[in-house]
Amino acid sequence: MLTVEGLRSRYGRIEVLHGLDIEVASGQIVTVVGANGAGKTTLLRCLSGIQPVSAGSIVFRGEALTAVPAFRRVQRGLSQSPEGRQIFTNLTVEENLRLGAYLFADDKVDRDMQDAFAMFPILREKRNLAAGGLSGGQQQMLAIARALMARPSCLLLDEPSMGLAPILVAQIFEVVKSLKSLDVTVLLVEQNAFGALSIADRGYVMETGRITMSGPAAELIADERIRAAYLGV
Ligand SMILES: Nc1ncnc2c1ncn2[C@@H]1O[C@H](COP(=O)(O)OP(=O)(O)OP(=O)(O)O)[C@@H](O)[C@H]1O
Repeated sequence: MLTVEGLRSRYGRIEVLHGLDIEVASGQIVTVVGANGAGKTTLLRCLSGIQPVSAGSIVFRGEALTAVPAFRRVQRGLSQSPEGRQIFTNLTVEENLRLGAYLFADDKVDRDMQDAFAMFPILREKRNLAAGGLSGGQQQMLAIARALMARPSCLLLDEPSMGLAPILVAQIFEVVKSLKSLDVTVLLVEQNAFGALSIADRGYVMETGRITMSGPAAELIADERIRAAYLGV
């Protein structure tokens, strides 16, 4: 579904992605794990089209994306739930969801909203309240639900577990896992390597802008080097 080859990106004169190769197969959850500052957010921003790529290629569903503007990538089925959630705090929950569906003016938007509420019942309860009043976990659910309103075939998730209490982290990872049943392919970037690898099919380890290991998630989670460096065991 998504093939990244030799991807390089820089901030000014400083290159932070040094030639990444990543493959995301249809129907899978693929995770890129790595420490703070490894380049995970920059990778997702390159995929979404909001960060310039200096070399390499991004092919999504058979189409080269590198020169395609960000809004067209959303139209083609690539949608991102950004780092820090970036919800509109002074808009209501429902208004935030409708913004996620800005590409569509059809009757299906209301149905999609009902699907989102079925997935996250707390959002239905709070639909008319300002999103800024939601807890951190609820805001994360809203960010994921809003990204789903764009009807993606591939969802890019940036650190959905960030800043959440352990019980909510577990809930969020369950939600991500359940996206498979909706036929949504997921590329998940996470510092929480254990949580992400536990629900993923395939994983990549990113260190200072390079992929240093990759393989089936179950193999990575059992690897001694990864256990020592990222899983604290
Ligand atoms: N706007 C920017 N200008 C300059 N350097 C930046 C900018 N954004 C990120 N960087 C640098 O690029 C590198 C990769 O950052 P990035 O945010 O992609 O990493 P990350 O793995 O997502 O980390 P985090 O979990 O903290 O977001 C870091 O060294 C960071 O300091």
